[in-house]
Amino acid sequence: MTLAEGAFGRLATRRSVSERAGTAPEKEGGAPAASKSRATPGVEGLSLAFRAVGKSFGDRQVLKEIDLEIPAGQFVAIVGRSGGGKTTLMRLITGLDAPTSGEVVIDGKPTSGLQKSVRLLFQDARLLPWETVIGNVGISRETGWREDAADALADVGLSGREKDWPTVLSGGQRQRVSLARALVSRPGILLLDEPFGALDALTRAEMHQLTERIWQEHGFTTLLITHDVAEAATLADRVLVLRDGHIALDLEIDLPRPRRSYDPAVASVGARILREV
Ligand SMILES: Nc1ncnc2c1ncn2[C@@H]1O[C@H](COP(=O)(O)OP(=O)(O)OP(=O)(O)O)[C@@H](O)[C@H]1O
Repeated sequence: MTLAEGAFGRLATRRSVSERAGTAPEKEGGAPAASKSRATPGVEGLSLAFRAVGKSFGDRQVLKEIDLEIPAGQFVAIVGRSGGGKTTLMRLITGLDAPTSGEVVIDGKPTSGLQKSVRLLFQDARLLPWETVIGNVGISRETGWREDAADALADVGLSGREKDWPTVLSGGQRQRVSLARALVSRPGILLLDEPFGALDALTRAEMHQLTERIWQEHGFTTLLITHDVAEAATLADRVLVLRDGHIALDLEIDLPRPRRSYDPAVASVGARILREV
């Protein structure tokens, strides 16, 4: 089903990868992204910047003076060792935590407090067991929620499952519901904190394809935390390696899509990332 045919089409804008928004800074491994060419206010990806952002917990400095510019619509993977500060970085973007120093800037504006334009998905789909699938997706209960939720479920391939309870869904289906719940709020920035970590290899590959399609169609800026360098190389425009509180590698991946993790060029990028983790 194409987006134009799809029920979710009225919420989304369609675009090809080559039309992707923003002008990326010249970095190792690739040319700047194509210039911006988008329409439909309210569903645009938003640019994101870190300006000398530091974060400490007590005397432990987890993030140190991070400077980062992410153009609207870019798909960025964040890789790093456990405890390296990846989730902390995402929590600063959502506004769940505040930086100790510096500022997080979304769409050109310094942020403070919870950011409505940002949605965060976790490894655990975090569905409410007392709500049906459609109730979980339309949890905001804003006007027109039922139609929006049904549209979003169609977009993630779960039409017909509206009245099911979360307990009867597989892990991959629960993640699809979680993604649909994020879509109804029309995020400008989507944060994915190891969402595929608990899935089997086949379901994981399906979720990669779904995530890539949804990102291409909706155009939100996407940040994916992963421990899997092949996943990063397959999905991202750009990979950041977070090490000792700094960005140790900022690598653009200028390979055609769709990619396969076993393609030699993709595998070679994965190996390059692994050397820096
Ligand atoms: N609220 C908190 N209070 C105190 N320390 C914290 C808090 N949140 C995170 N930390 C510490 O900050 C460090 C970075 O944690 P974070 O969860 O960001 O790492 P991570 O890279 O996401 O790790 P993982 O890959 O294992 O999920 C860890 O040492 C963690 O214990």
